Amino acid sequence: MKKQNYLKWDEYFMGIALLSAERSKDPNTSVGACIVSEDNKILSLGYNGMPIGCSDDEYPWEREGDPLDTKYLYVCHAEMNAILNYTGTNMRNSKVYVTLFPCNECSKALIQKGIKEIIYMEDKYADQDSVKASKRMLDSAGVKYRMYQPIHKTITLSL
Ligand SMILES: O=c1ccn([C@H]2C[C@H](O)[C@@H](COP(=O)(O)O)O2)c(=O)[nH]1
Ligand SMILES: [Zn+2]
Repeated sequence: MKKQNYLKWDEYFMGIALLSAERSKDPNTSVGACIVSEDNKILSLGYNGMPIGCSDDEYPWEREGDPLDTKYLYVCHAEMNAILNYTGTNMRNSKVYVTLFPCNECSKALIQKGIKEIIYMEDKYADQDSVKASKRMLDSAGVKYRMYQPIHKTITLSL
């Protein structure tokens, strides 16, 4: 009889998004994204981080203060990085697994790339205008979104 406790697709791809988030240097919110084709092939991965050439040690990670001294003007979002990291030609009808609900800017890019479904883990900024605007655009564009249903499975990786 086959093994029973294998990872289901959602667990597998959200697990990879979570692992990708572990690459982030953001001390407050690490975000990971995994773009997956209609036939369950991984197309691209991303996490939130500073642009190439912008040192993680020199650019700010602060959340408050002079905007020029906060991370927000510099950090590349995980979904945006996953889109930009894609080396193929077509991600239409794909889905994206993300650890945080996409902001309005990421949703614009996801819509334009033809992504049809968002599976997210956390929606902690649901009250912010950026997420309200994001959902408005996703609804208009017919992009489905659903919260990942955790199964409280623990996977230990010994590295
Ligand atoms: O769509 C999104 C929205 C946000 N992020 C990143 C950008 C920042 O690095 C963090 C949010 O930091 P807070 O301290 O929680 O404000 O998340 C993203 O990757 N994708
Ligand atoms: Zn974003």
